[in-house]
Amino acid sequence: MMMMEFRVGDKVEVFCILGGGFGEDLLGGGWVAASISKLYGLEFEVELRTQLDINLMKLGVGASELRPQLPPKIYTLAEVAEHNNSKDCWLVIGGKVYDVTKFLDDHPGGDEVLLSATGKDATDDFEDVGHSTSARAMMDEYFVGDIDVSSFPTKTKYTPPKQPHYNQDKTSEFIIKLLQFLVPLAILGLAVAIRFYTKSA
Ligand code: HEM
Repeated sequence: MMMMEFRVGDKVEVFCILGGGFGEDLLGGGWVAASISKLYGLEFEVELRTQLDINLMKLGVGASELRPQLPPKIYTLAEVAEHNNSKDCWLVIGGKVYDVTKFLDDHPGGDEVLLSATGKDATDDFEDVGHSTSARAMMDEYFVGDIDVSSFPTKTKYTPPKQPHYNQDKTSEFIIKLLQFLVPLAILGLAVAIRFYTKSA
């Protein structure tokens, strides 16, 4: 049996089979990031850091099944973008980098959508589909590192074209409207006056 090399507070990765009372979506096994909060002989009280954010207490795992957790590697978007084909496909989702090469053939949404989501932040594409919690739980299996968000292209702000400067002075407009009203009135008045004058003459 392996010597106990872990202490309370250590960050570890635990291989475990999850299921039953821990959430129906978590059936299956896999490496998950965890921190040890208490030690019970060969059993550990661990707090899982999964996408589902489940606090799993008193999960029995053997010491031989623990391995120290290395800090995640940080990739730039340019580095991730090099993995953009069916033989080597990486995705950026939620600030994390996933190598989904082995998943391409099994992805229920098809490999094309995954390939078209390479080389960019695919978070919106992923969220727009409304992936289930089991889909999210699967992601840990493909996690390879974090993304350096400063490597994302800066969004260019849209500035609308400047409006032409209209003449704000409405005086001349008002005079024209007034004349349009007064001139016909004056002509009418003149006509009535002439008729009146010629009749009385
Ligand atoms: C590691 C990343 C991904 C995993 C593990 C994953 C997993 C899955 C799973 C398990 C499903 C079945 C439905 C569900 O359970 O939600 C699914 C469906 C689907 N996924 Fe993904 N997916 C990933 C990334 C993506 C990305 C980036 C896109 C889009 C660019 C995408 C598009 C789709 C589509 C279109 C469907 C089909 C939805 C339907 O037919 O209703 N997936 N995915």
